Amino acid sequence: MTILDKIVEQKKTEVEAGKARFSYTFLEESEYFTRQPHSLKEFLLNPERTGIIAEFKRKSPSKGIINDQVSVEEVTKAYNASGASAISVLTDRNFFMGRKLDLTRARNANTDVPLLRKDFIIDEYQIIEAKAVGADIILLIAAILTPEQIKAFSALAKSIGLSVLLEVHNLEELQRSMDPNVEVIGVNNRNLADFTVSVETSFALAEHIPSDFLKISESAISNTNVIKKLRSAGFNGFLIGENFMRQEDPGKAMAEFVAELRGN
Ligand SMILES: O=P(O)(O)OC[C@@H](O)[C@@H](O)c1c[nH]c2ccccc12
Repeated sequence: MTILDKIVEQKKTEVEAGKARFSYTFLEESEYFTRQPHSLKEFLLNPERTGIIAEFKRKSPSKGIINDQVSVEEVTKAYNASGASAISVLTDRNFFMGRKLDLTRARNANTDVPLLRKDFIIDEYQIIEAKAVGADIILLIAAILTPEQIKAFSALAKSIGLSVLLEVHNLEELQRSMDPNVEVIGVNNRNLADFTVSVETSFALAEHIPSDFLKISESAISNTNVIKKLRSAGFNGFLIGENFMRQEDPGKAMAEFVAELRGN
């Protein structure tokens, strides 16, 4: 059993427990349910932003504790001030030490930037929940979903105004998962089954992603030169977690990174 299999098993239990506690009706009564979400595409294309999707991640199965000392409000506000095109907040508790409340806290601290609910979505309930806690974007991971699920989940997300980031790791996943309700495709440089990382994954898949999708490169990005190369290969966005979070002040780390990126 890979770590990804374990996460999905645990998610099934979590989703059933969630459904038993909070009905769809209850979720739809959330104050966030009526807000108009921000569009990921729009923010990625805004030249005043950096293309960076900065992530708030305390812990991961591959790295253990990365940083559990910082405040989600302070870090996400600093990410936003440095020109993040979106902010990713891990909401998985068991493997990433996140909470849905972290997303809501980030929402209340930042009204003007899209927020990605970073979790393992396997059920429509989690999409409704994402909107109810204040998210603008959901992640759909091709490795754990069938093409039928991707179709249904992206249509549901679109119908409630949420953007979708569709994550793929290889050509087979890409080719079976592309869907017209998806605007943005992320290539994960980390193999979620065995944790190996290589930015080459992004360069290799870039040419296979049709030009009507925006492209994001995700994971293991730790210097500004890589971003320049990814931009040349046609990438519009860059999902960065650990490189900022492992610093004592992740917001400052992003500010310095962006200064270097703009200076170069
Ligand atoms: O911390 P990194 O190497 O910069 O990676 C960030 C992000 O891409 C990574 O956290 C991630 C990508 N896809 C995921 C799916 C689930 C959980 C986490 C992830």
